Amino acid sequence: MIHQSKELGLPPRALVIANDVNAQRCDLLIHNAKRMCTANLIVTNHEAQHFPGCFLANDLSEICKNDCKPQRLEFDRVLCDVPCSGDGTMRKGHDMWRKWNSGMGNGLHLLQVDISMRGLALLKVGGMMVYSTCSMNPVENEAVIAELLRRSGNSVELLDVSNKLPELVRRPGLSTWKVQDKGYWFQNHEDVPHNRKNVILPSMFPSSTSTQEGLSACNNTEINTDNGGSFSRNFSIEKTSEVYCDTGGVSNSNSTKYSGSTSNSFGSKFPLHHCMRIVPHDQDSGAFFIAVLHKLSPLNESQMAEVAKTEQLLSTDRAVKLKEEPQTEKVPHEKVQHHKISFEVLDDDKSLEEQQNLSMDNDSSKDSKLSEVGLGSDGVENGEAESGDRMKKLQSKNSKWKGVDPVLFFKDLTVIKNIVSFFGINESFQLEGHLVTRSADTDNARRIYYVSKSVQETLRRNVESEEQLKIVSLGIKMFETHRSKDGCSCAYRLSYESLPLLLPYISKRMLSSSPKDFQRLLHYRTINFAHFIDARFGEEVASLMPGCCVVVLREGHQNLDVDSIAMDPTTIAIVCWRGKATMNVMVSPPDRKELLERITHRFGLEAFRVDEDEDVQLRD
Ligand SMILES: C[S@@+](CC[C@H](N)C(=O)[O-])C[C@H]1O[C@@H](n2cnc3c(N)ncnc32)[C@H](O)[C@@H]1O
Repeated sequence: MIHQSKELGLPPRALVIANDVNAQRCDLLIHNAKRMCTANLIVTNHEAQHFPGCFLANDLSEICKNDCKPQRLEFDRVLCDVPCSGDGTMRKGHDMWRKWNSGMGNGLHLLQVDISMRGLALLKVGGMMVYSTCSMNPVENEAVIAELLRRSGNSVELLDVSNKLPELVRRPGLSTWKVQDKGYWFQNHEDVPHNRKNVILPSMFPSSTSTQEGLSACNNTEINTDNGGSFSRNFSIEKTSEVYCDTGGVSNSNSTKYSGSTSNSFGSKFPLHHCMRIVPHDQDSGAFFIAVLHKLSPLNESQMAEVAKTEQLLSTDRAVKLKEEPQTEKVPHEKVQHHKISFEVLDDDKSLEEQQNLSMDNDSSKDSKLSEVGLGSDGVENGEAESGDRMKKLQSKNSKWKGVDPVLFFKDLTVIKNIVSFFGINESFQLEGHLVTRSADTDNARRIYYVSKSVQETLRRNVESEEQLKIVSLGIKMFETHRSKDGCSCAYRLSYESLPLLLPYISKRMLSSSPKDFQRLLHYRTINFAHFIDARFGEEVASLMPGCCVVVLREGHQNLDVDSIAMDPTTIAIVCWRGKATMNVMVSPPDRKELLERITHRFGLEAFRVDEDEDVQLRD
């Protein structure tokens, strides 16, 4: 969405921060996000309920006030796609039938509330937050929304979005439900036996007070323990396989609107019918729950303090009890802290180079090409303006976060100018201040990433706020070292994933090939100049200075007018290395495979046989 709304020719201004506590899930996200070619994404690895506010330190806040910088990072939109029991996925995940039990949802309810409260706290006034799960369980859905509304008072409203996405068949949220624990159904929190009261929380019920108030009250309640801590005779409980709840009717924007909440003694007072329930049998999908919240005013301090108090009240007792309950997607904190984020593991190009036996330069200049993010040459970010302690901290090569390399601005102007002139990068595409690397690269800055202005500003803020954000990935990988023995004058090559962004701004080292030669390049990876079908192309390649180049394929391929390539959305381009006698493709195997299928189909070419490999022959 942010890329669609950008001004023509410029990277979009907005920023997305994507967060997951599970490091492997972060890896997957980073891998998938590569396809988006966005310089506007930061991936972080935090417990969302404690997501840092990136508050500016006191000494800086004054300067930043004058600079009109807000005191903390705030978001226009927040999406809390929270961990849930996942019972809505049971059509595709058959294992769910075996694993599911009611403890899963109960065990996640408070975490879901905490994550969402944090989301609301980080949301700008006027902003919107979506809460979603792939579960059908009201304890994980409507009960969470009701608790958010309860805790945030009049600061937050639940929006009626029934006129949005008219094609999406949905049902209204529930207003009544019961809660199950160990095979028993409860209508009210008062009915829950004393020894389960801190596990089955007041906020799980439709008619309840908040968890915090409810627990304070129940702490004063004397419970008859003659029955060994089991249920009192007065509790109205049922042991049954039936669940009573108001399931609502199917609705879409064309059908009759839901008429409002069911008002009975144990129904919710909130307009929970504004929530959306997507059920599998309406449109052959999984089950989902979605609610949209609108922040009307800042959460006040007591609302925020309530979150902390609740946590405290529940901590010990609940921690013990929840150990008995299975929870999905729960990742032990220590494990997360020590997992080395393997964003480089997914770097297929590396194996490609090894596979093609192309020489890589291991050595590097030991000059300090790098400076910490935030130590810019201007204004308050100038290193000289920093206090001694702060400087030491900022200059430390070690990140404050275990297993995550710090993000460093790449500021070697000589190298940047060399890259710009080698590829003829238009000056309207500003590299200075937008290039970063990680400390693992410090010796030779093997990889350089490009970040948008919005990411750049967030990085500076992160340093100013003492690295509160644990950043595992950001921006697009744009340049990589590739010094070969071929005598290339530029130490860096382009990265394939940067082409969608960079191509319109490159004016040198571009060649246009015929569809057949492009297909052969992708298939064989390495081709001797003399073996291109189009002899003109072979000569062009041979006459190019050794080093990285871009080969483009487009309709009417002979026309290599740089401006038209830049603006032609159908242009396909790959990064290659012009070696001594061969042209080598610098695209990872999966991307090559995908491109090969695409162009073979699009240009009506004859497909290669799977086992066809003339590699040796083509290399001579
Ligand atoms: C429903 S999934 C989100 C999926 C995600 N939207 C996607 O498209 O990949 C919930 C995610 O929450 C993560 N998670 C669990 N507990 C968390 C916590 N306390 N803070 C942040 N993320 C958490 C899980 O690792 C899981 O990836």
